[in-house]
Amino acid sequence: METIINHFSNLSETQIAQFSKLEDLYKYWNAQINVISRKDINELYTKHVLHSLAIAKVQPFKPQASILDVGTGGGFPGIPLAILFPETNFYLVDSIGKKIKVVNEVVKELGLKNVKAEQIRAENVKGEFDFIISRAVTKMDDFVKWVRKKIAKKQLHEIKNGILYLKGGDLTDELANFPNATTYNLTDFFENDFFETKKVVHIPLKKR
Ligand SMILES: C[S@@+](CC[C@H](N)C(=O)[O-])C[C@H]1O[C@@H](n2cnc3c(N)ncnc32)[C@H](O)[C@@H]1O
Repeated sequence: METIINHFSNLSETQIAQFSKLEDLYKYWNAQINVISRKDINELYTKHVLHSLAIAKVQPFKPQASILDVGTGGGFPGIPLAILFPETNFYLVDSIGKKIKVVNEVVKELGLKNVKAEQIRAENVKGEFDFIISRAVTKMDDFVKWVRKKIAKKQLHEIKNGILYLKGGDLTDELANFPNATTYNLTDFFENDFFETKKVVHIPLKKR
């Protein structure tokens, strides 16, 4: 929890309380429905919460923006970002209903009013979003096919509307078809060894 406060100044008391509650909530729910690898649960704040918040270091979201988290699982990266940006609208989707149940329970316990979570496949999501965020769901070629028609035309942010994807390792092959992709190394933001190979990939997409 300390690590979150150190990297994100100006958190309100409500936000600090919400971030602090995550550990107990995920320990409780993960014992019933597996949404986080059991070996990672003790490092929730680094490996899941701070990792999710790396997206905010690349692009802080505007209050009126709408963000789609595809394959959110237990709520990553969507829930930590929804706490950080309480006036931005987040739509968290996953194809597995019991994962969405965990997300809805956590959202209810935290009192988050800016999150809607639903069991639906990414390909079937309707609507338009400023950014599509994700972590550990599928290869970029497939991901882009799922989401490319869901990008809002109006530009609210400094970087162009599109995908912000948390990826690890060597991305040369995976991003070969996306010459306009920008990768941001997470070691530029966070000093922990865990982030050594981790990146945020931004792919701008235009509505067609
Ligand atoms: C490895 S988990 C990652 C979960 C979460 N993003 C995280 O990083 O903790 C991948 C998730 O993507 C979901 N998923 C896979 N294909 C999907 C699709 N077509 N539409 C929606 N969700 C999908 C799976 O159900 C699973 O929960």
